[in-house]
Amino acid sequence: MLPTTDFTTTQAYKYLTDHYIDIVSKSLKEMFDADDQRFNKFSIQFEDILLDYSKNRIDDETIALLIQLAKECSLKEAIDAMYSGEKINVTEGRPVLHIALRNRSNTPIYVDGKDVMPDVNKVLDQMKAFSEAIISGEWKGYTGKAITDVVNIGIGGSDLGPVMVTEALKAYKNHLNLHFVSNVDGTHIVETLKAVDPETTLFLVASKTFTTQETMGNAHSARDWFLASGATEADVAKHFAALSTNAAAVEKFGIDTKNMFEFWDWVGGRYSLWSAIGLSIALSIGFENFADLLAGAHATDNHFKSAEFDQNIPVIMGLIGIWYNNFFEAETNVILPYDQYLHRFSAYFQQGDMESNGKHVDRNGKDVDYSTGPIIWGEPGTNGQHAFYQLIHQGTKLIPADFIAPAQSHNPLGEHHNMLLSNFFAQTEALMNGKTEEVVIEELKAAGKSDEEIVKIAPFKVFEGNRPTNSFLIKKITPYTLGALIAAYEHKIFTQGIIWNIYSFDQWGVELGKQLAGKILPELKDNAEISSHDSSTNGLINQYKAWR
Ligand SMILES: O=P(O)(O)OC[C@H]1O[C@](O)(CO)[C@@H](O)[C@@H]1O
Repeated sequence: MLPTTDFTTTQAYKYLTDHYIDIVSKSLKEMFDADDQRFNKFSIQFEDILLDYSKNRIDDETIALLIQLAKECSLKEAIDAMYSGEKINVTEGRPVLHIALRNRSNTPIYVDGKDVMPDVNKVLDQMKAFSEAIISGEWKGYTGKAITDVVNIGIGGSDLGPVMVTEALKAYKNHLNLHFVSNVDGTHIVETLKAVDPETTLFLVASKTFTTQETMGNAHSARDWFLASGATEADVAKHFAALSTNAAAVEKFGIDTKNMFEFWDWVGGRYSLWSAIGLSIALSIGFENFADLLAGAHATDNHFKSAEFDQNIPVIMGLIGIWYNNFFEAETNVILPYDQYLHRFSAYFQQGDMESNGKHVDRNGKDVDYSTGPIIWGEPGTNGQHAFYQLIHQGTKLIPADFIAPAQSHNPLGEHHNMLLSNFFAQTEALMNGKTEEVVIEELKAAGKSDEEIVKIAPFKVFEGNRPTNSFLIKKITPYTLGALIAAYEHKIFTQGIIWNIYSFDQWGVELGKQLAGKILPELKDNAEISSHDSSTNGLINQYKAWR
């Protein structure tokens, strides 16, 4: 059972409310000037990941009170409940066990009295054998040629994780060309099919439920295209595999269940890259690297479960996020990877975080009267610097930012990596310190500006600073460190969901739109005028029919 404490009724919350008044008037610069141990105190190194959280608007008392808050909200008990296979996804009646998918130590994890590890390992063995046969060329297509291209057809968690990881680990990629089709817009599948050859293409139909409209639509179009090339129904088995929990639907679609890679309803869609949904990752970088990704995540799982809260990266990330979300009333959290390979990292955690914690009903079934999950966004630096950093530096909103960078580049080209990292370091420093009016005036004087010009221009060049950042410095982005980093963000989401007293592992909020689309689709079949909706929806549908 998960706790159901309203965190706003805890002692810690009351203390934090008072403490906020004290902290809000302090500047980060002052706090650094007053304490030369700040970096040592507020940073955690876990294996090859360093989290520096010292550039946050916190002091010792803040951290102590946030940890008290976590304790009063029974975070430890909640972690234990997840790890022991309790059905903590209450509204769907399921355990939450992505940790079992990467449980490389193989300790038993029980669901309804049955250890899930033998089944997890069986599917991993199947993925290993299959990926090795495809990569080596031993597996042949219907005309006897080896596979050259893999098209993953999936959406949401059945797409974003594999896309993000295969991009992040491109440096480990083999000869196979990977393609991802997610959007139901015909353009996505049509443009992808233009680039591949039916004789040498493997389609992975990735869908937990195997009922998702977009994925099924794209999978049917891919199969039609494949059959139109001269292949027969019997050839489908050599070119289509399914990654799913729904064997009956896979069979109905016409995919041989021998080519089905199973996972289980205790794997949430947005936590599924570690499951059979990761087959495209294993194909792209080889099974051993996929296993390293799992091992990195497993290391973080152990860290999250056993490290004291003040040394626990996901717990600290979660608590700092709550500090800004619920006391500073920050609405968003930007994720800024200084690594081109991580260019889909923020997009991945948009689903991970917002589908998990975008909830307004608490675990007692009551509306909350506090803010829950933040808006997650971001782009790789330094591109973001030339796009939206203006608002982060000088806008009116407080935007807590996560900076992520590797110390070692996979492409050490001249001065590029130093240039990249100089921006990483400079931005967090600039956001923290800002630039005072005095300094601006000095600079303008030195540049030979007149007093009149200085008065006119100076206010626009001042930076308030005091803008908080976390910095993740990672030795190198490898399968192992990437796995560890992703798992840290996953457990941050868990930590926050527990404290906000919401269910993080369902996603009822995506259902209404799906339901209404199902009602509207038949109305689009002919040109009859529609009057069954509100005037706006009717007007749009009727204009669509007039123009199409
Ligand atoms: O894997 P499936 O069942 O096709 O679902 C895809 C995605 O759809 C959702 O259920 C809702 O958008 C996500 O949680 C999930 O990742």
